[in-house]
Amino acid sequence: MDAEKMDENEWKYHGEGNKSLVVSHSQRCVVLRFLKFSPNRNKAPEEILRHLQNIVDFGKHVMKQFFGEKYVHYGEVVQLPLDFVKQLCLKIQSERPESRCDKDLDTLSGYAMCLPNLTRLQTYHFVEHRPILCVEIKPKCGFIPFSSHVSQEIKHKVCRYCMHQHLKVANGKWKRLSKYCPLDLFSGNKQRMHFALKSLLQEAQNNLKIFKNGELIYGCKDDQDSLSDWNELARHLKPFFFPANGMVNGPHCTRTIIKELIHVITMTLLSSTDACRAGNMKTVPISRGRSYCEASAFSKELVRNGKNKMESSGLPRGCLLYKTLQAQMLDMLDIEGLYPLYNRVEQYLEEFPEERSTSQIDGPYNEAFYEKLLDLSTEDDGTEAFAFTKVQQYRVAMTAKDCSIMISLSPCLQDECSAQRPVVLASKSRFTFSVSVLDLDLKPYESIPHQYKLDGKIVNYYLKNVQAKDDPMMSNLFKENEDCTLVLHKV
Ligand SMILES: O=P(O)(O)O[C@@H]1[C@@H](OP(=O)(O)O)[C@H](OP(=O)(O)O)[C@H](O)[C@H](OP(=O)(O)O)[C@H]1OP(=O)(O)O
Ligand SMILES: Nc1ncnc2c1ncn2[C@@H]1O[C@H](COP(=O)(O)OP(=O)(O)OP(=O)(O)O)[C@@H](O)[C@H]1O
Repeated sequence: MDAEKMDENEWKYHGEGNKSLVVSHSQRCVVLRFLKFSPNRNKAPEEILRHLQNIVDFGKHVMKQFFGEKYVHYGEVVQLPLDFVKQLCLKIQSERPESRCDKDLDTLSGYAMCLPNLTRLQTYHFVEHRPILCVEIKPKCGFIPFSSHVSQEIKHKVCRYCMHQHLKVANGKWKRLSKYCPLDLFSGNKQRMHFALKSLLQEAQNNLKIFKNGELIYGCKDDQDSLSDWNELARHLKPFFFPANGMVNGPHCTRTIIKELIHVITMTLLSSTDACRAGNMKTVPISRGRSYCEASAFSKELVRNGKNKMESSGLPRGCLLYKTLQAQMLDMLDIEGLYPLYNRVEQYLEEFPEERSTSQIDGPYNEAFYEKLLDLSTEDDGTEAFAFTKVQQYRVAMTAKDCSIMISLSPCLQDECSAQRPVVLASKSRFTFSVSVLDLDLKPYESIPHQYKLDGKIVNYYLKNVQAKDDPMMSNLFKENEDCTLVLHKV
């Protein structure tokens, strides 16, 4: 990128989360990702540079090992003219959702990350001008804690996402409860995955977005403003799935197209397109936790239909969902088991502040940092070393619980498909595809006390306001399923 020739008119607003804002280039397949801060909380440029470099290093040396080379795009840090950043900030301000404007884009440091635009990225970087469809999913935590430190039985039955939904609706973050349950998506069972994806399409919240040729066509623009008209979505998707245009319009057509989309997403999510280092190591123990969540609408429906056997096919070892789940499961102790260890680290650092840098809490996130993550012992020997390792593993797990998966699909003809390019088939069309993972910023050490408090809030709210009102017959029916285990392949 030529910093001298930066022109804000070539960039447009693309999207943002809680911590960063992304703009995309109108011609080239790249994005710039800027940090955001609360007003008057701007940091020194050197600090921002270090923070961004840490993000890149963490992707390059740590997450790439967990997910595999092809799935992770860590990008690079770029320095931009301050004038360009200021003009860009003014240009995009009106497009930002109101709910995200509590934080401002960093216009003072001039640093940002430059990444491939994953909504337009073509498989194997071919410069092509064919249409491209992209589905972004933020799957959240896909397992139920199995740790013996968990103090409330409900946490062994209902997943955090499903419990958190109730608190979010009560707080006004979302208007309606979602029927999506991450355990269904991570089950590897096609029927359950279909249900999970359909639920995401019904209530996207911040867990699903769909882009066509790089433009958002479905999902949340803002908490108040979500694009969720299935007929409109089907209209966008029709040329991708029924290129010959042989179908009539109407609700039947919409349903058929949505089904095709769900099928294709499921197949790409189950595909294994990359190997990774961590895949050959014993990173995750076979879980003793459940493979389903009692609150999932799918589970409830099964029980209602008199079926009490929950299918859990397990995920193929090489697929991105499997790898995401493995990284998430580095949280072996649950926040309840981790919090006392965090306090041990805190006490130690108070006594020996100089140890903060040797412990790599604030980086560098290099090969040595990765190696230390591989110690999976859960036996606490009372040492600081044990506490440090578990704290760092927890931070990595939290990162994997909050990352997003991006699936890009490009239509191809039968004779175009080669052995190197993965292909997914729909009824009347075929696509080359790529799967990537994004938002792999290591969660801050300082957020651990917040996690601990939030966990308590989520569980207490659920126990008081939801479970107490639940049909007791339902929980009796579930008891028959209780010894169901999460089946993971041994690595
Ligand atoms: O705690 P959660 O599960 O609500 O996750 C937060 C996300 O909320 P969600 O539930 O996905 O709507 C939250 O997403 P939103 O801002 O709500 O879109 C952030 O991703 C937040 O991460 P960070 O503090 O910006 O690094 C996330 O915080 P972390 O817990 O990952 O730190
Ligand atoms: N490389 C990329 N290519 C295309 N789009 C991207 C890319 N990186 C981010 N985005 C888009 O920008 C949005 C915000 O980015 P990101 O999730 O990294 O923000 P964040 O503030 O770190 O998120 P969070 O709220 O989880 O902390 C994403 O949801 C995605 O739609």
